[in-house]
Amino acid sequence: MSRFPVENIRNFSIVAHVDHGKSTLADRLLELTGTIDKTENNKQVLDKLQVERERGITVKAQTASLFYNCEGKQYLLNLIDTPGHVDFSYEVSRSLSACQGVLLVVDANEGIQAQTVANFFLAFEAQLSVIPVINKIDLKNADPERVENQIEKVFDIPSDECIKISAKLGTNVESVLQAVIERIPPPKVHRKNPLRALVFDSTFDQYRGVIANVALFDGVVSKGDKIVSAHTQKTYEVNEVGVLNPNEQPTHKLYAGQVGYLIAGMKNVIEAQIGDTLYLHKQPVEPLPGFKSAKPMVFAGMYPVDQSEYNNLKSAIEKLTLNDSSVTVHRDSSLALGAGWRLGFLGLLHMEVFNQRLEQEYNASVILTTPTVPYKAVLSSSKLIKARRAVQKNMIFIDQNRVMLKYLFPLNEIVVDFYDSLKSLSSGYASFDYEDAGYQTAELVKMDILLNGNTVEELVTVVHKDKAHSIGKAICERLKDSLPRQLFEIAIQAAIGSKIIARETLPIFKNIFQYGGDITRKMKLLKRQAEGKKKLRKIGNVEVPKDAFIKVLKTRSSK
Ligand SMILES: Nc1nc2c(ncn2[C@@H]2O[C@H](COP(=O)(O)OP(=O)(O)OP(=O)(O)O)[C@@H](O)[C@H]2O)c(=O)[nH]1
Repeated sequence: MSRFPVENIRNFSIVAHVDHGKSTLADRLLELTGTIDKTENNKQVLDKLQVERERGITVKAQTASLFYNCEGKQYLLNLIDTPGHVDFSYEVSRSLSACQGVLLVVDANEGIQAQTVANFFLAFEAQLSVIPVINKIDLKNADPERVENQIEKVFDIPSDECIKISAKLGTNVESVLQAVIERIPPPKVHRKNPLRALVFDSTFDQYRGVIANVALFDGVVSKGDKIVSAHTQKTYEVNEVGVLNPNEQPTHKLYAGQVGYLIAGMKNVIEAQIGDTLYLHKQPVEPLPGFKSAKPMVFAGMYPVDQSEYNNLKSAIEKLTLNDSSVTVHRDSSLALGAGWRLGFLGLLHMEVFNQRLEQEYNASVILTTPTVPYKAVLSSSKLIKARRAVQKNMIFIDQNRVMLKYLFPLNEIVVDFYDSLKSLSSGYASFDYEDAGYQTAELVKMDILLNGNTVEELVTVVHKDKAHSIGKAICERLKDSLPRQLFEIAIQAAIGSKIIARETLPIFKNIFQYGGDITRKMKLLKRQAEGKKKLRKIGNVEVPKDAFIKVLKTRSSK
């Protein structure tokens, strides 16, 4: 790694609105620099998680070191691919701390969207160089000139600085690398100073312990060095350092300006804080500023399906939150569900992805309660001020066809169903982003969902008074669709206090043997039923499959 003087290093991120082509551009950059072989199969190479491949979205920022020859010089380009969805913007802001520039990718057909604006400002505030890249110029409806004008108008970046490419076909991608070298400055670091390494991400490996992703701001770190964590003041010996290429490739040393990974025998996830500074044992330094902690927007209870799994689930949650430090965890318990946790997420998609990762990467089986947003309740009989509806704050025309509107919304209205309604109302053209604007007073009620008179703890929610009826009705209808019929009729009700505001009735179950037919089919059905029983939860005498809760939440987001 000593071959790369600081002036030959560029650290940059790819940021964009969801689906504008970041991961596809990353694939092409990896191919062009020979980091991976060029084959038809290179699709989202940096999206390594199963959940990313299944959903086709990036949820985790990934680092890759690329080696690139340009005019006789060898450059080290450290690329960080980041997620586009608003729920994962914490990944983006952390990644930017290790960079001096960004490629701001914009779809040539869709133009500037909400997260394009949000990501631009993240980069702008961090004083990074921004290279606008207009992607998908191969599309039939592509209009790169219109997008160029938008970029100039909204971001004040001269239109001739835009690079027009097709990441899919590889058209003009080489000019992106040229621009990275010409327009992004090398990191401002000092190799002669004592080591200062920022831990900007980390993962837990069952065999090797914590693997920390580090950006070196000063000095050098070598295998065998004794290092100290500024956060815990514990000392460790470095067992391995290396670069991600894109898989781990050990090197003996890492130098200031470089980005890589470090393994130092941290066995406990609490020891490896994202934002921590690592320094050499006898050379203490002023720690780097680290990161603002993420602000959770959506809260849900999480419980093991079987209480005997509590400790395993605890350890799985700890390991996964190491890799996703934006999730907050507090112990909680419920009469019906036993001991568990109250987790805070950045949005509903984030909650779903975290749940899926727990199941896929840690084989955990959990019950999630209805997501809620935080409220501050004043328990008094005084008059409450009328709930505020959305209030328009401002309106900016991006071009003839596009307008950017700013509103003040109750958070609950956006996390639950706003995004889907906006997408369907605008036939997919509108996009949105949000940030916290503090607490407002509102008329809220607690709504219970009852099955044959017994409260379903997982579905207790706080809703706006005016919406209680429609939300209660939707939940009852969906619960009716998701519950299996049983040997007796089931009353599904939504209630505020003792007042029932909606009701559905699930009719009685008819036994499969009444229909006669093929015996192997019956056996299969019985087997499936027996397997399903393992995942049931009993509320009174009613059996509820675990996934019924999730299905109910999904209806709420599509209503
Ligand atoms: N026609 C065309 N399609 C492209 C191009 N680049 C990407 N795509 C397609 O656009 C879709 C989204 O691409 P991704 O690279 O996954 O987008 P992303 O920005 O990484 O998405 P997230 O990580 O989920 O935010 C995929 O179906 C790509 O095949 C391009 O240049 N032309």
